[in-house]
Amino acid sequence: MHNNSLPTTRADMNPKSPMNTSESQNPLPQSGLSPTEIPLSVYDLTVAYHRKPVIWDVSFDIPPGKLVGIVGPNGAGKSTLIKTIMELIPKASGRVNIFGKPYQKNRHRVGYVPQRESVDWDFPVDALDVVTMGLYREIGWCLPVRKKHRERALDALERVGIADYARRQISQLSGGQQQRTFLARALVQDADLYLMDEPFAAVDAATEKAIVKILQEMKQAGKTALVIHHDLQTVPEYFDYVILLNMRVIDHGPTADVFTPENLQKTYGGRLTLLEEATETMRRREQSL
Ligand SMILES: Nc1ncnc2c1ncn2[C@@H]1O[C@H](COP(=O)(O)OP(=O)(O)OP(=O)(O)O)[C@@H](O)[C@H]1O
Repeated sequence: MHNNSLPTTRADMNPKSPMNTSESQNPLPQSGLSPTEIPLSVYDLTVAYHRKPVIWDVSFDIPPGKLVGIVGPNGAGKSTLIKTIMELIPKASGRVNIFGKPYQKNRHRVGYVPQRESVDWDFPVDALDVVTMGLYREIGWCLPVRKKHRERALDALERVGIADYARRQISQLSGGQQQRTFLARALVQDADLYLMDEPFAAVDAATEKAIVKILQEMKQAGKTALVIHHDLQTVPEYFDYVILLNMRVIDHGPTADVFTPENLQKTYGGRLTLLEEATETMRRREQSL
């Protein structure tokens, strides 16, 4: 961790990044919800590695029961944001609330699907073991895992379509099967807010479809998911709400309002190919309505 090298206040850091000249953050929306109904609220969050800020003054809240995409270029701070929400990385300043309380008070309501690259796939466990780990908060680390727990874990593997691989070592699963295993682990937690770090990375079309179906089911069950996503073309189809991030929040809100060519230009700068593809997708979508 980087506790020792972190500044204690934002004034300690050099704010002369080009990103800091961007327009100020939108005020938090007046949603009329009580704080305990809001799955995630982030206030003035700044995070730094080795005194260098990578997230600056980020504020947003997300409404309940929505699929929320976090979109931004490589290095924009998306994974850092999710890890900071889960207190895996310390804040330089700011505040994060989960259903109106600090993470530690409501961590049982949060399910996490890590980035595939951050997992040690050589760890000697099988898919069922990984999913059962999602139940440890309920089971307790010292108590034996019972048949009913294994059955729940198996059900979750069934839901993501890989029950046949339950006893296979995770190192021997394909990338898509590994991704589905971690999705199943999040499912057994029966959380209310899911944080997912690129669940669609390097998966085939069938796995992508399976993940979208699970996300839709979660939403129908009133859950909220915050998902880091790179494929701009599918953003309008998959997500109700979008957070555009490039060190700062460029904009956030309902996809139809926020996912505009102008905002994408601000978020991605000169990466016009991506922008053109996204614009074309939006144009086609509008035509088909
Ligand atoms: N442990 C670390 N120590 C130092 N710098 C880091 C560390 N982790 C990330 N960074 C830097 O912080 C910035 C934000 O990284 P982060 O992984 O949050 O971005 P991201 O938006 O998730 O990127 P990507 O889309 O490439 O996954 C990058 O410049 C990255 O190099």
